[in-house]
This record gives sequence, C-alpha cells and structure tokens, in this order.
Amino acid sequence: MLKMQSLSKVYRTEMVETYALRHFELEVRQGEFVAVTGPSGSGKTTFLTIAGLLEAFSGGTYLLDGVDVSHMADDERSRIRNQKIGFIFQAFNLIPDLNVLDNIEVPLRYRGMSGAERRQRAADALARVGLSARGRHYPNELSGGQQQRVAIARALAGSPKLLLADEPTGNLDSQMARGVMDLLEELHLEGATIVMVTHDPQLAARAQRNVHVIDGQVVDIAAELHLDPSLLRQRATTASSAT
Ligand SMILES: Nc1ncnc2c1ncn2[C@@H]1O[C@H](COP(=O)(O)OP(=O)(O)OP(=O)(O)O)[C@@H](O)[C@H]1O
Repeated sequence: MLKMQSLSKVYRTEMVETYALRHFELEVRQGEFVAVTGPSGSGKTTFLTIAGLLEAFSGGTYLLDGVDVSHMADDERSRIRNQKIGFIFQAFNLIPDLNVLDNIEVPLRYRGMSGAERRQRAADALARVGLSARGRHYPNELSGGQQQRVAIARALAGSPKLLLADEPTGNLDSQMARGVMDLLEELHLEGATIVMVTHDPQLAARAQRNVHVIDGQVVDIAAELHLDPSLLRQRATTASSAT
C-alpha cells in the first residue's frame, strides 16, 4: 500500500538546513495497522504529511498503492490524495458552522459524486461510527470523543485505501481515547489500512506493528507484534468489555 525508499525531507531557511527525514524506509502492506512512534522532533508528522501527499519531499521514492508519486505535479497529487487517503487529526478539524452530516460530506465534494450519493455515503459512515442520531447536531454539541468519531466517519466516507491518523486521541481523556482506539481496531479488523502517529506507547501497543523513528530515520522495526486476526479480535473484545 505504501512504500518509501531512502526518502528525505530537508527544510531550508536562509541560515539553516534541517533534515526532518533521512534515508527513511518504510513499507506498509494492505490491511496493516501500523503505529509510528518516536521522540518530539523526530520527524513523525513530516512523515505523515508526506505519506498523505500534503507535502513534497526532497529525495528518494514513494510508491502509494503501486503508483510512484515521487515526481508528480501538485494537481495530480491532490487528485490521488482525495481518492485514496483519509485523514484523522488530533484537533478533529471539524467545521463549527456545519452540522455533522455536512462536515462528513465536505471531502466528498472533491470526488465528483452527486448530492444524493454524498448524503447516502455520509449517513452510512456516520452509522458505521455509531452516531446516526447526531447527524443534525453541530460539533460543539458533541463530546470530544464523539467529535473524533465524526472525524473518523468523514475520513471513511470516501472509502479511502489508506487511513492516516496523527495523534488521534491526543485531545481526549483516557476513556474517550479507549473508545476511539476500539473503533480504529474494529476498522482494521474489517480490512482498513491504518498508519497512526502517536507519542503514547500504550496506544502504539494496540496497533499490529510499531515503527520507531529517531532523528528522521526508522530505527527499530524489530518490535513487530505480528498478531493474527483472531488474537486481535480477542484483544479488541477484551478492551471494549473493560470500558
Ligand atoms: N516547516 C518547517 N520548517 C523548518 N523545520 C521544520 C518544519 N517542520 C518541521 N521542521 C523540523 O523538522 C523536524 C521534524 O519535525 P516533525 O514535526 O516532523 O517532528 P515530530 O516527530 O512530529 O515532532 P512532535 O512529536 O513534537 O510533533 C524538527 O526538527 C522540526 O523542527
């Protein structure tokens, strides 16, 4: 699904060059749930913005779903981003003046769908995250955990090939964070490919595989858990019955 080879990203100002990523190597297979961890400033967000085609990189190769996006023009890159990628951010990024269903529809406007199809997909995605009754509510009428579920529904509505999450539970208390992690685990068991950046080792432990980044490089992919789906399902059940 995602393959980065010797990827580098340099931020240049007049005085300083910062290598945010250097010889960055990562492969994520379809259906994997990968957590990317590492200290502050190690390059995790830079990796995620490049993986999500939000930012260009300086060198190396990036294959997304078999397509080499390394030298792509900006408009083509945005087209692929809208088609293939769903984003979940720490700050939810919902639009306060739009109700929940309208928020979920926003990215679908770039997919050339009819209004009826957009509404149907938004309703289906909202049902998937268990919030059908909240479609006409506004974001400030929802709890933080519910807002993040809406943001996940928005990411899912376009049926993305790849879900990218940046500290998805960073603004939530521990109970709500558990609910959001349960949902991500369920989506993974249903076949979603998820890459999640997190500071939190406990959250990372719930992913299928951990990738550690230090100083812009992947340093430890030996910490893989390689759990089979039945074990993951068992773990998800235990986690949700504990809440
Ligand atoms: N726009 C920018 N201009 C210059 N340097 C940048 C820019 N964005 C990031 N950097 C630098 O690149 C490096 C990696 O930053 P990045 O935000 O990817 O780290 P991170 O691991 O996500 O950190 P955190 O966990 O604190 O969010 C840091 O040294 C940072 O200062």
